[in-house]
Amino acid sequence: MYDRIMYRNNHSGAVLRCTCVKPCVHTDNCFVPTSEIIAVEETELNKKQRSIGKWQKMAKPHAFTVYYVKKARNHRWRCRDVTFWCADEILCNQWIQALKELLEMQTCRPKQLLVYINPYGGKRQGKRIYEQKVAPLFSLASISTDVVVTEHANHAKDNLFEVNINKYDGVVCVGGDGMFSEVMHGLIGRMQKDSGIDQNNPKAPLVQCNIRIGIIPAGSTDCVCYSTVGISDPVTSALHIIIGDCQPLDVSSVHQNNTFLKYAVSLLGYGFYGDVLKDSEKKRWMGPMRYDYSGFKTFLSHHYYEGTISFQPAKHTLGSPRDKDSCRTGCYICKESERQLAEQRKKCGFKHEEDEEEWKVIKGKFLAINVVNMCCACPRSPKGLSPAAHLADGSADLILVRKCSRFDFLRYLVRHTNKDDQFDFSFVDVYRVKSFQFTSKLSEDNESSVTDIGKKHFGQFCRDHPACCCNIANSTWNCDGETLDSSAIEVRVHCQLMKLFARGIEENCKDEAAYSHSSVEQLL
Ligand SMILES: Nc1ncnc2c1ncn2[C@@H]1O[C@H](COP(=O)(O)OP(=O)(O)OP(=O)(O)O)[C@@H](O)[C@H]1O
Ligand SMILES: CCCCCCCCCCCCC/C=C/[C@@H](O)[C@H](CO)NC(=O)CCCCC
Ligand SMILES: [Ca+2]
Repeated sequence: MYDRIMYRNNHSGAVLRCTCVKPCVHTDNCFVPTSEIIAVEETELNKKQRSIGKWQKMAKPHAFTVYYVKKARNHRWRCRDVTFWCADEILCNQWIQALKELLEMQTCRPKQLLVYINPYGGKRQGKRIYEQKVAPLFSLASISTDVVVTEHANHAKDNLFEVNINKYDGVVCVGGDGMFSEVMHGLIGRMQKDSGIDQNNPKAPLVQCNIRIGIIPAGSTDCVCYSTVGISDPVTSALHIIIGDCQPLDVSSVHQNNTFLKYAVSLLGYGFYGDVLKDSEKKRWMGPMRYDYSGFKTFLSHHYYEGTISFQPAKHTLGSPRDKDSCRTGCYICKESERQLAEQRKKCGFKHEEDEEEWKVIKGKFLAINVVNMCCACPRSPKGLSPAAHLADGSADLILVRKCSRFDFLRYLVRHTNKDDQFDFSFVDVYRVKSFQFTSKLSEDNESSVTDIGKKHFGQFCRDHPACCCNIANSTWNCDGETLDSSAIEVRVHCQLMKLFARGIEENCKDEAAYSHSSVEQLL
């Protein structure tokens, strides 16, 4: 007598059914889609194992272990295993062979990865996290890796211009948003160089980057990881990489006067978030706490900035920033943008169609100007700066926080941490845009009166509070956690320019539980 193991196909993929009893790991039925099997291995049985329970009656029991993804609460994934025992060696081997063949058919899974580790990101745990939590899982899944521990900033980016990139099925970065940004710049830059595209031309049709990036979160904010997976957890991210998930991502290009400055995927922030970042850079030694310290300090300083914003509304997308529904796995709004993109490519190849669509212009005094390509959720703000923004719809949300009282600004900030609508304020406006430009009043003034030496050398003084003499020099742009030197910028969103090993945030766990229950019932 031995446990039954059954295998059958249903429309949602192959499922492995185990009605195991002691000494198996499971006591209940368990259904595992093949897409969520991590590895299958023959199990070496030791003497002790052989001598327990009913297996002692078997002359020579055989066993194999299936490692699979177990979905826990709050989008956390874990690797679990279940062992199948049987008396017949041939049957056991047939099972191992059949399951391995099924895994071979999962062609989206990476076999060879290039890994960059930033040993100084976040709490400086990158190397330990990779070695202890991620490398053993990659090795279990038979993924080969070339690992580079970075020695200086831009090491990963520069290296990506030199390596034989075609050798790899993906690039993994261990670190925070800054490290991800470096790897993204390396990959997109390499792609354009190889295709002869000039990144300095703001209208150049950029070539899509098909090599996926995996993010093992080990930074201070980990906003890109959190917003594309739903949690900032190294094991969960490693499992998304192993099973070969794919999530396209919009990327914004930032230019000034026909000079390429940067790409951005999460936040481009002027005013509050630019000032927080600038101050926090001097406090790197504080680790992730630096953002709380500088955030509080910047909040107290309450600076506003004057300038002119121009933008082209994103008319092609189906959503709006005030939607109640958020971007989730398999999002139909992102799929529609993907369809439009494919159609556009068919129509005009890589030629660029001159965009004649209207520009809107807004002048004013702002505490914060934020352009976000994704919701920008992170542990500090689980719903993010723009909860309904989409990962891959070819648009960004432009959030304008006008000059208001300190108390009102605090109310606005607090709403990022609770369920209330942060756009429901008279001093906050939000638009969905496909391109955007900004010029600060200061640079406009300086341009129109370059001879005004006093202004140039001593900056301007606050006209609203002459007594406090607070300097109203320009703020800086926070571009995915890095400061930009120029305040005047031009931004364009490139729909689905790159891909991640992720699947977007899945519907909440309650729904998942209901789904898995019904699929179990269906099978029974
Ligand atoms: N070996 C290194 N020494 C110094 N700096 C490095 C090294 N490797 C990478 N960097 C740089 O460190 C910067 C910050 O790294 P990272 O994003 O990993 O951490 P973080 O800033 O703490 O997190 P977050 O970006 O999520 O706030 C990156 O911009 C990257 O260019
Ligand atoms: C009284 C309570 C008020 C609390 C308000 C909390 C609001 C938090 C919103 C956080 C938004 C993060 C957006 C992501 C930006 C990243 O690209 C960037 C790089 O990692 N991080 C920062 O700039 C770091 C930015 C950190 C800001 C604090
Ligand atoms: Ca978007």
